[in-house]
Amino acid sequence: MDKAPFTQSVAIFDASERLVDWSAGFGEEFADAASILSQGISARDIYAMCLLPERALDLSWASGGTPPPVFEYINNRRSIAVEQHLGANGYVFRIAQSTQATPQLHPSMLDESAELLRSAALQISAAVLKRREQETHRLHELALTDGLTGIANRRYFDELLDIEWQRCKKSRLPLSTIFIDIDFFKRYNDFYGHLSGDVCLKIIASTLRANLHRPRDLVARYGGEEFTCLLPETDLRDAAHKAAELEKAIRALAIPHGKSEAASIVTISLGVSTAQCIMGDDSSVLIRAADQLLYDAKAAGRGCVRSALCTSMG
Ligand SMILES: Nc1nc2c(ncn2[C@@H]2O[C@H](COP(=O)(O)OP(=O)(O)OP(=O)(O)O)[C@@H](O)[C@H]2O)c(=O)[nH]1
Repeated sequence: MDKAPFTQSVAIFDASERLVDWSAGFGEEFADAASILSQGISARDIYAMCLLPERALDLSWASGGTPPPVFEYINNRRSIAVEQHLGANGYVFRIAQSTQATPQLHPSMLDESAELLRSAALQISAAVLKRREQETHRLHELALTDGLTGIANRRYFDELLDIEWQRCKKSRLPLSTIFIDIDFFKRYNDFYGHLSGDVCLKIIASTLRANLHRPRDLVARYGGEEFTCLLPETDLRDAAHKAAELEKAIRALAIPHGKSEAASIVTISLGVSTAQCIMGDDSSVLIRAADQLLYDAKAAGRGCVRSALCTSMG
């Protein structure tokens, strides 16, 4: 909801402490709770969102009691003194004082306890900030990791492909990709069960990863039973060589596959494509070329590698 500019920070709650309306200033002060500020939200939910550090300062009313007429709270950015008025139609909260960075404590507080609280608040603020950073980092990692195999997911691959594409365009060094697909995997699932299929996917993912040694190489799960490798600064000859190594490494696992027409063990088919001297900005041409080569490998009997330079990069 867009809020009219209003210099005072004011919020109005109805008699059951549900938010009715608020000024833009109030929204700014409660920026930590910006995502939940909406009509009908309870005052307690707003406190819960903003007042993490204050709990330690024994503002016990936040978890059940009624706020005193004037109260102070410190979040990780500001110290805010709030006045509360109970009117005929509900509560009005007015932010009486707000300061950035250094928390201001209630004037009636003794100097020593004020100092103690101030340092406690700052410490808690730092801990809260750190926890938030860790959480953001964790969420970021989660968003880029495949849940089953623990390797990078398609999103990560796509992001990195664009970055490496631009790098190799500048450096005029080659960029290669390998598309990998497990042969007759549907039959594997049907015969051994989906859970065994999952285990097989995990083993193959970790084997592929273990066989890529350069720091900028990446292996990702592109979808279902399809994997991709990104090999920056690698020419066609080296990429095809690496693909052959990967094919051998999977064969060496000797995972039985009683229903494959390619072999009695699990095998993979691979398509390798290399962009030699990148011109345009469309990195998807590399993917399409590798994908086509993968199908060529399937058509040639599976359990083999097909490779070629990626030619259309205008
Ligand atoms: N167990 C398991 N199976 C999956 C997962 N994701 C995709 N699959 C299965 O992978 C199989 C892929 O089958 P198809 O695309 O028909 O290919 P295929 O049987 O490997 O045959 P070819 O690729 O032609 O050799 C499907 O049965 C999917 O259900 C997964 O996370 N776990």
